[in-house]
Amino acid sequence: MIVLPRLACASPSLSPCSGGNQKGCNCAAMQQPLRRSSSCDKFVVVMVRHGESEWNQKNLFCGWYDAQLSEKGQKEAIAAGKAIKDAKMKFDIAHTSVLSRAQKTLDIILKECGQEGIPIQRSWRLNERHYGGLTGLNKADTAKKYGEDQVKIWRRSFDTPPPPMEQDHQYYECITKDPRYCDGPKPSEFPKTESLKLTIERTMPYWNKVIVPQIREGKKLIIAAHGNSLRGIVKYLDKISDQAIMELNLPTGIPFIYELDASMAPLTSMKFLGDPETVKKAMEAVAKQGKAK
Ligand SMILES: O=C(O)[C@@H](COP(=O)(O)O)OP(=O)(O)O
Repeated sequence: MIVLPRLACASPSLSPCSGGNQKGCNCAAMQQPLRRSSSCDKFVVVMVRHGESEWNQKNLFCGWYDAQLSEKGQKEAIAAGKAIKDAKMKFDIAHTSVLSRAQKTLDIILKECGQEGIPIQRSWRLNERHYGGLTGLNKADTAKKYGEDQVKIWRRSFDTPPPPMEQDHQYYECITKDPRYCDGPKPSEFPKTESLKLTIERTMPYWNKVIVPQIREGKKLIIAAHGNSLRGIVKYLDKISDQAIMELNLPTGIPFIYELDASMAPLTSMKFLGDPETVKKAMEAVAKQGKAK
């Protein structure tokens, strides 16, 4: 996630999404660079789900498996970097998860917008939700076997986690023994599966203790993370109900902007740097990944 500097309390016309807190708003790209204003403070944070991964492309539940970006995902990251450059957004600090697909997306974006070299903070707390025993399974095949309704519950319900990843799971060793986790989570915190609720419980301490203080200092931030770790942050910021959050599907590789007031409440929510029709179609495509073929 990128946190931008303290920005102007822009006039409503600055944003095509005039009704801050609109749920599921996927309005058009912000065409104008944000400006400073003397009248009231506005803090801007940019977030982006990583570009398509090789496992997104194969339609596999990925979670904490360290899939790489696909070729299409790399192109999405380049386009995201160009959109940020065109919007003239500058960052002081970047945040990302410890997973390669988010880190690589961030690297490509920063290179493309000419901001390599800014400090990057990485945390497992921004990782994708842990998909438990579903990790590595094809989403459409799983829908065929267990039903689309059950797969929607596993993918999108607020508090029903998928079945846990047991020790004999194909990916148990490579995930739990991965040295990237030597600094955390603690063995007692290491997830075997996560619902969105559990994901929020480990992501929000990072938001509140690390990201919010930097925003308040006036740092401009960008956050490159994952479909569900970002859905958790969006749910929290916009106070989206447990029911309504089921319908939110974040597209890969399209940055979106939050404008926050001094109390960190959104003035503008999810303003995508992308053409609205493209964003809509990309969101629908993510929703469809859980349909049986
Ligand atoms: O773990 C995964 O399969 C996807 C999200 O999948 P859905 O919840 O959309 O099925 O995570 P990401 O590609 O954002 O890291």
